[in-house]
Amino acid sequence: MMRFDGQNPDEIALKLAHIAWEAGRILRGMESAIVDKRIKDDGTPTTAADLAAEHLIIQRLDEAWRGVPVVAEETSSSTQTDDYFFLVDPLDGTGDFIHGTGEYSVNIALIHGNRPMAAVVAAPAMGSVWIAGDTARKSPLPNGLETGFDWREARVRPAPEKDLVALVSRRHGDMATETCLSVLSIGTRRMTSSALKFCLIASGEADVYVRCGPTMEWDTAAGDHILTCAGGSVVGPGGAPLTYGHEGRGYRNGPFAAIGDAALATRLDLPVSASVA
Ligand SMILES: Nc1ncnc2c1ncn2[C@@H]1O[C@H](COP(=O)(O)O)[C@@H](OP(=O)(O)O)[C@H]1O
Ligand SMILES: [Mg+2]
Repeated sequence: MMRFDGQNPDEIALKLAHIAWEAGRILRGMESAIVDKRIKDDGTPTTAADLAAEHLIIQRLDEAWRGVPVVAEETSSSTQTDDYFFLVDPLDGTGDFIHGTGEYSVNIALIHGNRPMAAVVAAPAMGSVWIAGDTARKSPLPNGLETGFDWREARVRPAPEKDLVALVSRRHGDMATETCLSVLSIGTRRMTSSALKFCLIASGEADVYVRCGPTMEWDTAAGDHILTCAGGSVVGPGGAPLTYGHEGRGYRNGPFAAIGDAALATRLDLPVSASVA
């Protein structure tokens, strides 16, 4: 099995950015041609664009790191994890892709053990990309790879005393999330789809994202790593970081909070989920 010992996580993340850029080009090209939407067993939609982007990403990952398992949204049931494996969401925010808001992302994370070590989140229609290996960086998405990226460090901001900026899912809200948020002095609620929520906190544009409803590991792993490297954290009930590779529970996450400022963690009280406790 291909190993990553000795490889620089920031260089792995850069390679992931190139792959996400290519997947993004496919998705942009298919934005106006969604003909075959299908609703999956969990009630979320999928399209030919999800499949086309996933196919490309799996191919590119295999060319770069042959033999490393890839757990991807559309084909996760056919893969077994290993010490190293990739978590891939080729199109996170499919609902927004279909509705044309542009708030969708390509998420790829390399997991070692049970935590991410390199990751990319690209938002093709918004023209931005975030990566993290040891450090978190953001760049505009270039028109062509030869133009190059323009990486700047991404850093969280200290939480203001009041008027926090909270990011909430545009399509998947629930009462438990609202209860959790109600103890914080939220000034602005901003509806945002996909893993962009982690990235906006990583860039100091928001403070908190609480999610008690269902999500999958490929929805969170890349954003988790980017936010963590930018100085923030993603924690479950009890304050421990999320862990990845839980094949036995179908790669489902429990409730979590993504925060820029660690001081917010003590004010949050997430419910414990029976299915992932
Ligand atoms: N009932 C459910 N079961 C599992 N995951 C769900 C779900 N409802 C929503 N999600 C997850 O929430 C993601 C969208 O998050 P958001 O609402 O923050 O944009 C979806 O990503 P996909 O669009 O990649 O399927 C999906 O993985
Ligand atoms: Mg997703």
